[in-house]
Amino acid sequence: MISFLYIVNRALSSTSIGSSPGITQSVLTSKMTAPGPRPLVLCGPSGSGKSTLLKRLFAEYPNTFGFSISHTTRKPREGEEHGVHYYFVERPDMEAAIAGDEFIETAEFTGNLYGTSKAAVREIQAKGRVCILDIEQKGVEQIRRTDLNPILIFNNPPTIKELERRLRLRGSETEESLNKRLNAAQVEIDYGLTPGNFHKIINNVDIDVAYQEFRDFVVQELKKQESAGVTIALD
Ligand SMILES: Nc1ncnc2c1ncn2[C@@H]1O[C@H](COP(=O)(O)OP(=O)(O)OP(=O)(O)O)[C@@H](O)[C@H]1O
Repeated sequence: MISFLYIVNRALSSTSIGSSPGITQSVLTSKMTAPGPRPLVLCGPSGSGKSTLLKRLFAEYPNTFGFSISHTTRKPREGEEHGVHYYFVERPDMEAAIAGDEFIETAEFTGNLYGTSKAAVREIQAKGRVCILDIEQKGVEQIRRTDLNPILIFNNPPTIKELERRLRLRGSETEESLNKRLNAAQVEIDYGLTPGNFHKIINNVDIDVAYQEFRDFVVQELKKQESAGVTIALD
């Protein structure tokens, strides 16, 4: 059954106009059971260490995971390819798809829309890979309402002070963007620690301990799915 749905889903995706999954075939694809491994959501305040955990996970399991390709209405930059770096789409098409509930999360930056579509996640699942989603609270709330059945993990920093220290050390922020991130952090933590919102909370104090807990939980979840008949490349 899984392989039948896989083939049908792939066939539908490949008929999408402009090879942009979800934009034209959403009504059909969104009603299907998602094939392949469950997506993995890692959520947590900026600076809590999500990218650090993911980088280690990819290094240890280079063939197991994948990132979905985002959609954007901005024009491609030199060297950027449609379907590789982004799905480059026209604004009216993307707005219609958003209205049609095809996106898990969207954001607008400097006059352009960006977003993660449900179909883009299914593309990764169809390859037998675990789709990683590094998304914010709004995206988590939205994905919970889909049939994508994600594994939800919250990366919890020890304190806001420690977040500030990590972000300052990273050196990536202006004073303004730093304050914005820190101001948002407490609400995100409250949401993350609310029982029932996540399957697993990683208390990210020491990075080595946190990574081990994260990796062990993920591997255990993937093995459960394998036992249930889902094919996952765990290497
Ligand atoms: N447990 C930890 N202890 C100390 N420093 C850490 C820890 N985890 C991550 N860091 C450092 O903190 C900084 C922020 O980590 P990282 O970039 O992984 O956070 P993030 O959650 O992905 O942030 P953003 O959402 O802004 O991308 C990095 O410089 C990283 O090396």
